[in-house]
Amino acid sequence: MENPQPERVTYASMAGRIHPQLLKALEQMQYTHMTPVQEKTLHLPSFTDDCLVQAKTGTGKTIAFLLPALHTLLNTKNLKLSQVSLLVLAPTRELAQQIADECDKLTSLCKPALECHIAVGGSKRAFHLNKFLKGSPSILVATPGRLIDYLSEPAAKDKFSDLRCLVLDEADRMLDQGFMPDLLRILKQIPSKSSAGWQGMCFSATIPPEINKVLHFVLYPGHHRISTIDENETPTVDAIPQSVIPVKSIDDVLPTLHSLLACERLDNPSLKAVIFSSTARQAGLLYNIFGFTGGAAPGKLPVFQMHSRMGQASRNRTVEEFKAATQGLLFASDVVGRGMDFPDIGLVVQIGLTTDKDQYVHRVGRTGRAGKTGRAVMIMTPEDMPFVRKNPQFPIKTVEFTHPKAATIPSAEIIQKALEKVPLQTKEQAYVAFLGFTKALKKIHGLDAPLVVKLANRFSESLGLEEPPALEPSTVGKMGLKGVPGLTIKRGASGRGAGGNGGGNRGSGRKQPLDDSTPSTSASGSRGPRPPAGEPRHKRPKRETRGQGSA
Ligand SMILES: Nc1ncnc2c1ncn2[C@@H]1O[C@H](COP(=O)(O)OP(=O)(O)OP(=O)(O)O)[C@@H](O)[C@H]1O
Repeated sequence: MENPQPERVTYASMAGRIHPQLLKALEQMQYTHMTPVQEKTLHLPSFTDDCLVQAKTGTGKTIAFLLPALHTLLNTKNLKLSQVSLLVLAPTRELAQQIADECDKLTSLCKPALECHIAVGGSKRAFHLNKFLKGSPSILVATPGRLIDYLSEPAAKDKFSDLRCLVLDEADRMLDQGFMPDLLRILKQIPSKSSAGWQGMCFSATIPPEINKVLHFVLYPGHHRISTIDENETPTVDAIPQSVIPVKSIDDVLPTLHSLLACERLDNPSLKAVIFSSTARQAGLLYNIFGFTGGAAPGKLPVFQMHSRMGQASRNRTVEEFKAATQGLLFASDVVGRGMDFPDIGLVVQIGLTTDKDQYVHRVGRTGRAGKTGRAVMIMTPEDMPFVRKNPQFPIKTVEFTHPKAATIPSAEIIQKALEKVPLQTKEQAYVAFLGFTKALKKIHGLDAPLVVKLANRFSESLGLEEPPALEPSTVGKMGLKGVPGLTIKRGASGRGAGGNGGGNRGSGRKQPLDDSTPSTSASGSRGPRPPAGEPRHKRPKRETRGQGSA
């Protein structure tokens, strides 16, 4: 952590209170001073107390839960090394791996060695399970799905009989409606808290009040509550200036993003930035586009993508490469929105609707970590802007994008040329994802279904598509958009129109009439929304045979 405050407590001063092997490892890691959250957690009456801990992003919460838990393990007489004593749950595979890596560093000098195992989806199940069963997994870091899978094996379940401590990292996420059913299944399989008395620790940068109702599943009543954030303080890191660039419409998003990145790059030749999109498909699309612009030309930057549509091996590789990179652009979905610690991110950009304020806090928190500085920028269409108005707690400045060199960079042209090279299917998939995502958020953002379709169709136009990609009737049904005007529906029992090639053949669809029983229009008569009079029609991009954009 840069510039440790002189008044911060040193780890050296904890000699005799923290196990010497851990203190030695901290020294090797060059962690000389405690961060505030580490100091508060390590000064609880006992290292084995239950606690709910909130501290801003990038302030060292991982060490704050690992240290007391590992100290307890090392001080346990007759610790059964072959049993899981410490179980850490995290919402994503990459975060689980990162926690395990940090744990390995902390225990690197421990004798006897403490093994930290990992159980995450997408990895070789048989290999890891076998290693887990045969090894001494005193520590297990897991994502819920794979852990449930392990627990269905009696031999694996037996390994939890001596559980001492359960940590929920990103606790509010682990206790939300998405993960709660999984967590309850896990809690049914491991020894009960009331009989085994294991310690519970919950950590996050955001602790919404809703989680109070479910904390009793992992924490005793009367648990300690720690927060390093004052009640009236903004939950984001002070050293991260936040701004929003409003754009007139979705057509302006990509050129503005290009301009922003290119100008940033001029000011900072080793720019390292994360660009968050609302969907995995959109993250993939941006990666393609910016691959074809040469990073953010002028000047080349390596581009990376990270989202759930990638295989686990590529995801792992990307994390490793982007952690090591000194510069580059990572186009990402929320798989790296929480917890991920990529060193030296100087800029976080968010485009598209943001689902909630906590997601915003975590995304912004990918920069300005460990005492460093960074900047967070949103590019927002008028439909996205209510987020800023509804969340005055964030110091978000509305700014017009200006830069002395901006006029010299033909961003609109560069983006248009890049778009022509992006595979048609990539754009079509991004359209479908955009439609589904916007539909899912329509209530929160006060949009009605026709407006959702209109926005998605504007998105399609902004990608240079002549008409909105044709959708399977079942997809439209699932999205609850049946009968909404402006959609193009695929015809025929096969779900494909004449000549359907999986790429959404332009002639295969028909615009869905208000009354879906109206006979279909002729293929040649179907067209998406037309640009307003006087505006040029977007050209249909050529189908590109190249694969993914260069990285
Ligand atoms: N005492 C310390 N001294 C110096 N660096 C530290 C210290 N503790 C942690 N760090 C570093 O600070 C960075 C952020 O730590 P960590 O990932 O644990 O943050 P976090 O609070 O969990 O963030 P998030 O809320 O995003 O999950 C890491 O690079 C870590 O190595």
